[in-house]
Amino acid sequence: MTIAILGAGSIGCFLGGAWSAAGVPVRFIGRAPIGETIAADGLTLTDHSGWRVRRGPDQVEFTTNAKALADAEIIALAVKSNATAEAAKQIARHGRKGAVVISLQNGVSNVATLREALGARFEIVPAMVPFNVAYLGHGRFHKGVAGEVVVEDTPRTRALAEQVGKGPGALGLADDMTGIAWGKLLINLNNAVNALSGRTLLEQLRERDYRRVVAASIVEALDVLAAAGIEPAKIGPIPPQLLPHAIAAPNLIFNNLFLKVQKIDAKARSSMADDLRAGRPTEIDYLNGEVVRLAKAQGKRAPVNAAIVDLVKQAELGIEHLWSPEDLRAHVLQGHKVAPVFGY
Ligand SMILES: NC(=O)C1=CN([C@@H]2O[C@H](COP(=O)(O)OP(=O)(O)OC[C@H]3O[C@@H](n4cnc5c(N)ncnc54)[C@H](OP(=O)(O)O)[C@@H]3O)[C@@H](O)[C@H]2O)C=CC1
Ligand SMILES: CC(C)(CO)C(=O)C(=O)O
Repeated sequence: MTIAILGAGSIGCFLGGAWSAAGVPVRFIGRAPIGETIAADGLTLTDHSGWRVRRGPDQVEFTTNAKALADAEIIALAVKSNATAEAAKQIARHGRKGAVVISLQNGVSNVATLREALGARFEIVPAMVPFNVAYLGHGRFHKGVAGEVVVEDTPRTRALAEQVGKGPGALGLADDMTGIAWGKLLINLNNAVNALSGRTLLEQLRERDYRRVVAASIVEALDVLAAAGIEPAKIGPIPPQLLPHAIAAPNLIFNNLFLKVQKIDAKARSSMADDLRAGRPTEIDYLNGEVVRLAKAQGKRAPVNAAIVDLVKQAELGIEHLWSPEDLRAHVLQGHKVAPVFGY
């Protein structure tokens, strides 16, 4: 079973490297700079528990050419959501008929984009990555948060899960991928606040005012999801309905309970923070933007998420984006009608 990773960045290199270390043939398709670094330094994977694996340059098959998709039975897609349509064109052109395309991406619309572009020629399978991977330079990718990738349960993903075995590249199997994708999106509503804070995840999450903004964006999302009849799944230790309450809890409770249970690496940042810092477009339209879109479709408004989308778009344009906890709370939640009710 040959796997092609399309989009060899943080997630693609980490998972592809872990699968390759488990003995599955993996080919990486990505950009030249990362290919050159791997050709010089190889691929080193580490995680928060001390796990470490190294693939030497001669053990990593890396190319920038999408023709390498041709004989892959599994295509693991790990490009950002705004690159999905382009990647789908490459899969349509070079991919082998009947190949499985696994979307490892955040957001709730990538699978639909892939299905629309690729039709019945490929088997499109959703997956969800619950953990953070940071690129630390010199071909080293670090998984900074606990958790296991979940992929839709099909005969071929079951076979893949067996092949990749246990360890940080393990695949859990699930059926309710729509609920799982929305459950993950609720967690990802923190990405923008993390990016706007300019801080690490740990530093940002220790500040209650940042968490209040995240909590309010989740309350709004839950309201819109209920109106749309979508039930988000539980991702991590806290059920979706309790998430805002847990997140907005006083520092003493949140920092001593939640942050102690959920191991987060000291250096970890959200993938959106990485994008902003690198001057790349973010996935804001595919995260908070999805809440705004779904609200509109239900004849509702989502002012908290809309305000966050605006701030991230300004930051993408290079307008100052480092918001203190107090300023962000005042700016986003001012006049928000949910605020007094929930104490956010
Ligand atoms: N990083 C994380 O911790 C997590 C990320 N995710 C999700 O995983 C997905 C991938 O994120 P991440 O790994 O951080 O992204 P990265 O930007 O690190 O990696 C994607 C890589 O793919 C390259 N790329 C884009 N299009 C193509 C193409 N057609 N062919 C070859 N290479 C291409 C990009 O290059 P270029 O930039 O030049 O386009 C980039 O190098 C996102 O949806 C993200 O939200 C989910 C959980 C955690
Ligand atoms: C793992 C998590 C939730 C970390 O913020 C993430 O999905 C991301 O960075 O995109």
